[in-house]
This record gives sequence, C-alpha cells and structure tokens, in this order.
Amino acid sequence: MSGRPASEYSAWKKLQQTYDAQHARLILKDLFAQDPNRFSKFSEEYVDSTDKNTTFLLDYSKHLITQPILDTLLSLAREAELENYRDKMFAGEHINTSEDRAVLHVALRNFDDFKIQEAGVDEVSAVLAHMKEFSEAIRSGSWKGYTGKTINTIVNIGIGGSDLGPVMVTEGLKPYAKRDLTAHFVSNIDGTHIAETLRLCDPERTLFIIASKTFTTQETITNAESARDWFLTAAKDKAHVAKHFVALSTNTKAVTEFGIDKANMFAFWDWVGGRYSLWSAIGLSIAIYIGYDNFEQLLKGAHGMDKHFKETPLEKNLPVLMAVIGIWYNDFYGAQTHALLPYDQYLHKFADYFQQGDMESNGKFVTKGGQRVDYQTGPIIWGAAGTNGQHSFYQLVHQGTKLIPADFLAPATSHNPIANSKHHRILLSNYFAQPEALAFGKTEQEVRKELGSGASEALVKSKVFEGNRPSNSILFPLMTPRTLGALIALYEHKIFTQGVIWGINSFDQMGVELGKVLAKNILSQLNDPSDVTGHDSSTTGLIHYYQKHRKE
Ligand SMILES: O=P(O)(O)OC[C@H]1O[C@@H](O)[C@@H](O)[C@@H](O)[C@@H]1O
Repeated sequence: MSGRPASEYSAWKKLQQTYDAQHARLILKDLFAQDPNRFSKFSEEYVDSTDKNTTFLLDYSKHLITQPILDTLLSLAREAELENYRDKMFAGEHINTSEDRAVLHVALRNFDDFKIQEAGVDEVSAVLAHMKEFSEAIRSGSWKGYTGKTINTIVNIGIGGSDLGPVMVTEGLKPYAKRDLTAHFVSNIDGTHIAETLRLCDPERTLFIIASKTFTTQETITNAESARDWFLTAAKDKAHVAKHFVALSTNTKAVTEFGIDKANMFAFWDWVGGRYSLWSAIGLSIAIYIGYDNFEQLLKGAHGMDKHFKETPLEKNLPVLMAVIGIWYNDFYGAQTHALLPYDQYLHKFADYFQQGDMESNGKFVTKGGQRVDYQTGPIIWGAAGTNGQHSFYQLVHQGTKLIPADFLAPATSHNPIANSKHHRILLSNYFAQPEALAFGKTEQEVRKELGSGASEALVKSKVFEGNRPSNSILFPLMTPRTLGALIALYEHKIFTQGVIWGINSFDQMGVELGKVLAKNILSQLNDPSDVTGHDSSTTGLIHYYQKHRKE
C-alpha cells in the first residue's frame, strides 16, 4: 500500500525469472514424491490464543511451490512493507488515502485488547451494549409491536456490505438460530424482492432493520420507503413506526429524517468499510437471529485471527501465506479466478460474500500513487457449496484449459449428523477426493489400462486428467460462531496483504460510482422518447425499445 507498483520490487523480478525457468518442472506429483514431509512442511494448524476449540488446519501443500519460491514470495511481502502497513492499519492511520480514513474493522472486535486511537473507537462498546439490550428484548418477547404482539420476523433492508455479511453469517450459523424467528434480507431494487418478502410478513409482528452506512443508497432507501408504506397501510398511525423500524447507519440526520427514532438507531463510524461492516451495528440482524452471546463469539473469533495476523512471523502467518500463494498464480501463472468451495451447506453464501469482500477491495487498476499497474490485481472470486458444484462446473476445473486455484473448506463434524453421519462421511469423502484429483489427475497410461485394448485414441485422451491444479484445504472441527469469525478475518487479512503488495487502495470503491450517476440521469429520461438525449446509439436504442414495449 506504499503505492509502489509491485513489479518494481526485486522479489517480483526474481519470481518472474523463477516462473520462467521452473514452472514446467513444478509438478505436484513429483514434488510430493521427492519430499515425504511435504504435508507437514506446508500445512499449519491455527489455534486461537485464548480458546483452543477455535482451530483449523490449513493445508497448502498442494500448491505449485517449493520452499525457495515461498521464501521469495514472503520477501515480496517484506519488500512491500507489509508488516509496516499492517501496523499502520491497527494503529488507526489513515491508510484509506483517497477517502482520508482509517481502516478499523479490527477495532469493532477488539474488546480493549490492542490500543487503538481514533475518534469513535471508544464508542464501540456502548453500541455493542445497545445491540445486546435490543436483540435480547426482541428475542425474549419483551419488545412488542404496535398491537402488543411479539416480533417473529425480521427484515434487513440493505445492499452490498449492508446485506451480504448478515446474509452469509445468519445462513452460516443457522444451527445457533432462534428457530421461531424468521430472518429475511431485501437488497435488490427490483420490486419483486420486497414484494415477495412482504407477502411472508405480518405487519404486527415484523421488525424492519434499515441497514445503510450512508443512508443515501437508492435501493435501500426506496425499499425502506415501500416497506414503511406497506406497514402504515396496516398500522395507520406514524407513531407506530418506532416499534417496527430501526436503522443501522453512520448518518444520524438522514435516519431521523426518514422517521426513525434516534433511540432506535445503531451507530457506526466512517472507518468501517461497507464490506467490513458485519462486525459493527450492521450485524444487528445476526445478533437477533443467533443471540448476542453468539454474535460476541463471532467477534472474538475474528479478534483471535487479528492477533495471529498482527503477531505471527510471516512464515507462519496464515492470511499472509494464502495471499502470497494467490499472487503466485494471479501474477505469474496468469490465473484469472479463484474459487471458494465450502463443503458445508450452511456456508452456501460464503463465495457471494467474498465476491464483494475481495473484488470490491482489490479490483483496482491504479496504485495508491495513481500509476496504471502493469500486472494483474484482484482475482475474480466465485464458487458454490459442495457437492453441487461437482455436478456442474467442476468439469471445467478438472479438464478445462484454465488454471483455477481453489480453496476447499469443511467441518469435521456436521450439525446435522443424520443417518449416523452417513451424509457427512459422503460429503467429506468428496471434500478429500476433489483436491486429490485436481492435484494428481489421471495419466494416459492409467486410462489405457482401465479401458483395455480396443478403446479409441479419442476416448483415451478425453479421460485423461492432467492434474497439477492447486488448492488449499481448510478443515475445522465444527462450524461455530467463533470459528466462522476466525475464517472471515483470515480472508479479510489475505485481501489486505494482497492489496499492500499490489500497491493499491483496498478500501475505497470508486468503481461503483459511474453506473450510479448514469442511472440517475437515465431515470429522468425514461418517460418520453424525446427526453432520451446524450447517449450512444446502442443505449438510446435500448431505452426506446423499452419505451415502446412497457405496460405501466
Ligand atoms: O451501506 P450503504 O451506504 O447503503 O452502502 C451499500 C454498498 O454500496 C455500494 O455502492 C458500495 O459502496 C458498497 O461498498 C456498499 O457496501
């Protein structure tokens, strides 16, 4: 994040030379055959320093690396002053230079451990206390709706960081949920999203949580207004809004103008980036759904990983290892994407969540110093929960022409051990098999032996798996709030590390602005064909077609 282009570092140049000279010889099968200790060398167990039950194994042995390559990758991190920028982040320095802001999601889960100086940090515990009190009132039933009934449905209205974190975590930690409480999430401006959700709600028993850092986001405010209209159709009196609408925001003025009581606003601060905000008041839906104590465990799990990231030498620092290995593929092997493949149905939104976390953070083509980079930055993040992906896109991962590094994640124990854990054993057998198949493949010789003589050459070739496709495996005992907190923070710090090395600002999101501005202008031109001015012929033609065919 010094803003220096990564390609200027001597370690970068050395990595390029190493890649050119060695990559044809970096064959996983050989690397494993040459070193029986490869797994123990290239795997690490994480144990939370204050809770030994929060633990996972990271196996990074199935990567196209040798110790000297890894050493050079770590030298790259050092040359980019990773440790210095990490310490600056924890110290509250304004490392988000384009917005002149600190980057302090770590302060939201700090529990007075690290000393952090920044306005607002001393207010974190009071907001958490407010969240605790409120979530307990909803869960216990002491908070009543306008007709005296308890709340049985919460609807979080937010988008981007004000949606994806709460969605992913409430899904991820569903086993801890209060099952007589339903949580819905409305994000899309498409009226279908709010309309279909409201069909499932009873105005007397629904709480709307309006989640927006800025409280100006068009989608969220429009959805919130429609929810309020729907509510008032039943409740009639505006005074009842106070019992059914709360806000999570940094913008007190806009919240009160909307009609939400200041007492029902949960604040956070400009040093919390949207995609890093689930730890803040934005997590209120999580706290209500799984209970405040579990929410606190989630924060503590993340704090444990913060400590690990801050205090562990780079050689054993898990987010750093994942980051530099990612750079090896992204920048030297030319890999364009990175797949997140959780073998845990509860984590089915994990890839969606980190699509924003990673791509909004590191999808940047200029350095902090304003230079166009001459290398690749953030990868395309995608994925789905196993084993569904195996029956759809894994064909390409195994036999396609692209290199797709992947992370496989799984719990050793399922929350649903049905049929004596038969399902889970089958699931895990796939979790173990896929990285093995990707890494070691199946040779032509093996295929020939299997098919016997007489098989056509074409058939033989089509059944070959070249292998040598890299992956991480992350295995943890059970998906607990604390473990999920640690895993999310692991990826957050991986993203941070990569951003520092690429010299970009991982904490702004200028790339979301242009479309917003153009849409605003177009919205004012949609009524009449003669209003449509100032566009290229394609955009004009599309709008005209819409105007001809709409029925409103
Ligand atoms: O929380 P609000 O302010 O509604 O923003 C919601 C989302 O908006 C997008 O345009 C991005 O800027 C995201 O980073 C952000 O999470």
